[in-house]
Amino acid sequence: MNPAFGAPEAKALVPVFSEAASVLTNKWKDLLSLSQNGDGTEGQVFDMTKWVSRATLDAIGHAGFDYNFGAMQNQDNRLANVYHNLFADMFSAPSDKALIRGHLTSFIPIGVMCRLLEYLSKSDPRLARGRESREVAREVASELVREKSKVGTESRGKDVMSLLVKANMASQSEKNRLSDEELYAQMLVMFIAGHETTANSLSWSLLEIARHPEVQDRLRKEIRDKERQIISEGRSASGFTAADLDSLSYMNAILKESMRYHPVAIRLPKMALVDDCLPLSESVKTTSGREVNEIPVRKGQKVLISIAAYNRNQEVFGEDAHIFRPERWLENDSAESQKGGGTSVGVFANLLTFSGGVRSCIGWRFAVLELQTFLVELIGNFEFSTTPECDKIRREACAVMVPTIEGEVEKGGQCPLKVRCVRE
Ligand code: HEM
Repeated sequence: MNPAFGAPEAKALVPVFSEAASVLTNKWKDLLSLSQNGDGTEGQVFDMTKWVSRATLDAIGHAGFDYNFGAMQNQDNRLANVYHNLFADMFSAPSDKALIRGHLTSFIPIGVMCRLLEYLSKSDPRLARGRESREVAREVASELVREKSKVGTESRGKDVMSLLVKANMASQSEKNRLSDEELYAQMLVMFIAGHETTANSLSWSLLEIARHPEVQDRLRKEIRDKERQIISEGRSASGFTAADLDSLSYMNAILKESMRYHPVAIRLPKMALVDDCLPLSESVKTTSGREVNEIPVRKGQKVLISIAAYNRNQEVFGEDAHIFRPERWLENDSAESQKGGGTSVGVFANLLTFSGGVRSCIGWRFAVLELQTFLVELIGNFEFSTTPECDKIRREACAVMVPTIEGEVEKGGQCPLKVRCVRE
């Protein structure tokens, strides 16, 4: 998949993200203009998880597959419906039975486990939900692969899937070429790995921005200043390029802080392929008084890396690691500036959010550009403030970390914010 995820490929997608974000803006403006005073400044409560999920599904549709899911226009969109709240419905607040089953499945060979889950999904509503979403996504995936293969190596599509199909068809070696089944599987991975992760990251960012009005005001001022600069260069104010987005230092500080504070992938399960030792950054004393500098792991042993814990590590991010404070990224002794000197673990901002090393998230540039584009569009057009429910928002770890409301976890992701058109 690498040919489709480089920096130039991701940057070329900014206009696509921008278009998806502006569809959301227009939809909200239409709804807000229906309220009493008609100029949209009175505001309405919108559930971020619902709106953002649809808007980012359209974004990944266009950028990932050159496909119009029409999730924003069409409330009955099948794929948008099966994907909405998927992780929360399948994995939140698991029953004791589900916990035991989840534990037992790790001892069963994968082939047997798949058949077993298939059988259980006939009676278990959570598993049935997973099966339904897989079937709908597979239908869409096969249609897309068929279309893209027809165009073949002549394709000029800049979307990830067109680049992948093209690179696959151009491969000289038959052995290295992916089968259609493998191409569908890649598409499903992209849906799963790229959609709810980005959507929930955006919901968490908007929640923190709403909770911190001073942060929001400073960000909007930075956006306005940039728009003025862009206009003075004879460009359209809505045409932010990747370079423009990167130059917004406060917005990027907010994004890093939000991805640090609320990493949507909370942990990384890994398995040792060989007997090895994990070095410790600081030695620890065992109960018998022995000093230990490394932990031995056996071949086949599972290791769970906690992204959420690392991102709040006070030794890396300071005493106030449990406080949302974007300014930390603009200070000289910020965590990021420790790169090279202190720790340097992740592909993005010295965070573990996208993991690190050769198996890190392949779509991280894609996600960052998408989040930057949506933030500029939404904060430029709307003011966000909290609702009484925001005090009850909790983090539900269900494959990705989803905002849910205390006592209403069964309703899935919810993040109700008051939204009004910017008064200027
Ligand atoms: C805020 C958004 C995102 C976050 C926080 C995130 C995080 C992660 C993490 C932690 C991993 C695991 C890496 C490892 O095992 O070491 C991963 C893998 C992956 N991500 Fe992302 N990701 C995001 C968005 C995306 C997007 C937008 C795409 C594609 C368009 C994507 C595609 C992938 C793929 C294909 C994998 C590898 C899956 C596998 O090999 O099992 N991700 N991501």
